[in-house]
Amino acid sequence: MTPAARAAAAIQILDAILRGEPAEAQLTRWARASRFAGSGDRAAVRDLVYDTLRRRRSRAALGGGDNGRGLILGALREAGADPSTIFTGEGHAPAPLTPAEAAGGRAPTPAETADLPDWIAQALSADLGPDFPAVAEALRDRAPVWLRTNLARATPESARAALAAEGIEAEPDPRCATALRVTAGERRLQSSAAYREGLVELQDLSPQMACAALEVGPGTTVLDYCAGGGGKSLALAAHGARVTAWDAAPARMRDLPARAARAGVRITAAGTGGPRGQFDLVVTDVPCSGSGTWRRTPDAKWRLSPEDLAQVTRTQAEIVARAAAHVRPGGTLAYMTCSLLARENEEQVAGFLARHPGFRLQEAVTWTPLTASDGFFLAKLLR
Ligand SMILES: C[S@@+](CC[C@H](N)C(=O)[O-])C[C@H]1O[C@@H](n2cnc3c(N)ncnc32)[C@H](O)[C@@H]1O
Repeated sequence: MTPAARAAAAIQILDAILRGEPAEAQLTRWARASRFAGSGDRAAVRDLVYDTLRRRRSRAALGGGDNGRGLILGALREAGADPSTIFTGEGHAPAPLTPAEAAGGRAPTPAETADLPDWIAQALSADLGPDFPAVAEALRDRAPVWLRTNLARATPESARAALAAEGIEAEPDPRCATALRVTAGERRLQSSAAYREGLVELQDLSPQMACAALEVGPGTTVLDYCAGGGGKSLALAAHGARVTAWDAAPARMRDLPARAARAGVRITAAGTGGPRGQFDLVVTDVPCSGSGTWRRTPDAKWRLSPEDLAQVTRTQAEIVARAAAHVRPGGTLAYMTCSLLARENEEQVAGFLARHPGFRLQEAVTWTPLTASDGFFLAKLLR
C-alpha cells in the first residue's frame, strides 16, 4: 500500500471508532477485509490510527475537523508534511482537500494540547499537581514495550541472551530486577521461542514494581480476586507464592491455565462457587478507568463519561469490601488500579478504611510515566 492508501484506510477506521466502535475491533475488521494489506501495511495503519487517537484534540484543531479526514490532515500538518501529496484522489488515496479543508485548521489551544477531555484534565490536574503537564504529555506518546523475566524459567541475563539470538534487543532497568525494556525487534516478540517457552511475559514496568512491592515468597498464600488474564497471578506465582485465582467473569481467566503451563508455575482456580477461606495476601486489581494506560488504549479516554467513572468507583468499593473477608488476621489486602485518578485510588482507600476499622494503611504508591512507565496505584492494607 502507498502512504496515501494507508492514510485513506486510517481515515475510514478512525471514522468508525469515532462512531463508538472499540479501536481494536475496528482494526481487526479492516485487516480481515483487506487481504491486500501486508504485515507492514497493517502495522503502519495501526500506528497511524493509535498515534492519532492519542492526540485527537490537538490534531482535530490542526486539521480543522474531528473526523477521519480532519484528524489525518492534522497529523500531516503536525509532522510538517505537505497534505496535497497524500490527499491526491488518485488510486486508493483520499479525495483531494476541499478549499475549506485546505484553508481550515489552527494551532491547538493549551487545553487542546493536553489531548484529554476537559473534565478529566481538571481532575488529573488537581490529583497530580505539578506533575500533571508532564504526565499528560507522556500519555500523548506511544508506550514502551516492557517484559517481565519469568524467574521460574530464566534469569534476566539468560532471557536477554535468548531474545538477542532471535533479533530482539532488551535492556535491564535498575528500578526492577525482573524488568526488561524492548529496544529493537518488538514485532518479532510474540513468535519468538523466548516468549513461547515462557522465559518472558509481556508486563509493563509499573505493575512489575507493584508486584515486587508485595514481597511474596515461597509458601505465601495469595488470592488474586480479580485475576482476569492472570498478569498479577503469574508474577506472584513466579516468586513462589501459592496463588488461587478468581474472577467474577470466569471467561476472562480462559487463557490462564495455558499461560501458567508456559510459565512453569501452578495457579489454582477458585472454582465456580467462588473463593473460600483466608489468605496471607488478597490482591484486588480492580476494574478501573484505565487512565494510567491510555497511551495503550487511547480510544478509552474519549469514551469515558463521568457516569462511567462513578459506576466503576462503586464497583471498586463493592469488590474490595467482599475481598477483605478473605484476608487472614495479620495478612495484607493489596488494592491496585491502573488509574491516576484519586477518586479511584486514595479516595477509594480512605473510604474503605473508614468502613473497615480492622485494617490500616501500610503504604500507598502511585507510579507514573515520570517515575516508572504506565500510571499504576498500589495500597497495602494490613489486617
Ligand atoms: C483490571 S482487570 C484485572 C487484570 C488482571 N489482574 C491482570 O493482571 O491481567 C479487572 C478484573 O476484575 C474483574 N471483576 C469485575 N467485577 C468483579 C467482581 N465483582 N469480583 C471479582 N472480579 C471482578 C473483571 O472481570 C476483570 O477481569
